[in-house]
Amino acid sequence: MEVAMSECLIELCDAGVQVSGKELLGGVNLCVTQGEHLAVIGPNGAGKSTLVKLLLGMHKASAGTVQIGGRDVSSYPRRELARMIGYVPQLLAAEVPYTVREFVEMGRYAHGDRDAKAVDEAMELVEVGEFSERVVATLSGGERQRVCIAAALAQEAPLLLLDEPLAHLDPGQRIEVQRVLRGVREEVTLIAVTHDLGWMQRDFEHVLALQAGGVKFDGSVRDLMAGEVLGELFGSAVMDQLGRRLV
Ligand SMILES: Nc1ncnc2c1ncn2[C@@H]1O[C@H](COP(=O)(O)OP(=O)(O)OP(=O)(O)O)[C@@H](O)[C@H]1O
Repeated sequence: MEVAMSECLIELCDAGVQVSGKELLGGVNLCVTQGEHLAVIGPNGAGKSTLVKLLLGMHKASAGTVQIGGRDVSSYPRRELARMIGYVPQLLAAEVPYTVREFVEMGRYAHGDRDAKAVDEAMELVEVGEFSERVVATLSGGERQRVCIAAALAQEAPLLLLDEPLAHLDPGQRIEVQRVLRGVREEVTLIAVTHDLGWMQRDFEHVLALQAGGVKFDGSVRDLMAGEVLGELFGSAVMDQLGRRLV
């Protein structure tokens, strides 16, 4: 799917989500261009995962529009959407009964092939080759997370959507996953929900901050750091800590 640089690959106009009469997200406007790296931040319960589900078509917009590649998300057949979006959940369920290689091969499902080259490259990049024949259920949380990222990379989707991909990783693995994500192809658009503000600062150019189901900030990391939004979202101590680390 080719999208000109100036256009939005993802565009939300006044989008909202209601579940059982409760508004989880409302009035969200957003434009993410191809190749952009967007961090979605906000306090617990702000609506970040709800936004991810909206982009994945798991939630229907109850208001406004959600477009990917100029088309409404709800108009995509499931397989076509799967070809476009590589999704990495917070933590892959422990009971997956497949081997690592089989699971990464499933990343090719939407393409209808098992392209060994794409699978091997993804496994190599995330360094899961050493346990390729192990059953996923026997892996640690961090190892499973890397396998999930490998499957999303094998998918060769133009959009990677990650919901707190570092949440269950030890400090060394976090650095490793950050390195891998930094190395994804230039044209890949990356959207990551994260509570790791250091990572946001280092590796993202665009930030969407949500609060209580609405947009609190949409702009560059530089502008976010220059303003008061982080303090308002998380408390001034967070700002102080980040400030100290930045200097
Ligand atoms: N299916 C649902 N029915 C009712 N309320 C829901 C549903 N899903 C989420 N919520 C509520 O919507 C709000 C936003 O949830 P969401 O999971 O999007 O938050 P989040 O920003 O991802 O939070 P966290 O940082 O804790 O993961 C929360 O108050 C949550 O309890």
